[in-house]
Amino acid sequence: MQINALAMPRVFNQPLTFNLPEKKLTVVIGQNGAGKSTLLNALARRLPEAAYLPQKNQIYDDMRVVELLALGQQRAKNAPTVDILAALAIEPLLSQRMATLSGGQQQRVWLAFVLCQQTPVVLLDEPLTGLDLRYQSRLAGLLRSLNVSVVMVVHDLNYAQREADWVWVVHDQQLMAGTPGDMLQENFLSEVFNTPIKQHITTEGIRYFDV
Ligand SMILES: Nc1ncnc2c1ncn2[C@@H]1O[C@H](COP(=O)(O)OP(=O)(O)OP(=O)(O)O)[C@@H](O)[C@H]1O
Repeated sequence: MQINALAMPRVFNQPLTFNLPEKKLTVVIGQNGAGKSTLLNALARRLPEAAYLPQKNQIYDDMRVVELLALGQQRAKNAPTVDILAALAIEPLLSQRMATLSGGQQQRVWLAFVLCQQTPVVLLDEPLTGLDLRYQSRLAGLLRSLNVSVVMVVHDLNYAQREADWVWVVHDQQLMAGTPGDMLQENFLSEVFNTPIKQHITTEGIRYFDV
């Protein structure tokens, strides 16, 4: 999907024109303050067909989980083909109020709220926040099974390497795009994050980054 002339003067010195890959998992990386949230927010405003999970969500402390999810489901046109609530283990939380949940439980509910809207585009700003490793991994599987276009901001380069189909790097007032193999290179990443980043390969051939 082509995005034309997206203006974000606070961060990018000129409007951006770029492709948002369809039915792929695009991971956005970049330094703190580079402009990743600004980009996702601008995309959310440009694309009415997108569901958007901001980095900081509004607080609905008094609302029960079941009520919040009903709000999200109002937007869905069809019955879900994937059991989102089961994947995120929401059932035991349904009758609880948001204020009584842990940070990771709240994040799982917010993810369910966004995904149950069944939109063709999903924009997730730091969705891994608070999720333990099991749910981080489950989330990637769930997003794939939904077969939608996903743009997600993450800080974990190893997650990006494992899960991304396509990578956007926000750096120096520019948006750069490429395959994980092209973008997740130690020299380039060291420049982007302004710190030495090393890539290692285990004897099993698994590649991982550390600083
Ligand atoms: N509401 C705001 N008003 C003014 N400036 C803002 C506002 N929100 C963000 N900024 C500035 O815009 C720039 C980009 O911020 P943004 O939140 O998009 O960065 P980010 O890449 O998502 O960072 P992080 O990794 O820390 O979440 C930063 O310099 C930030 O200070």
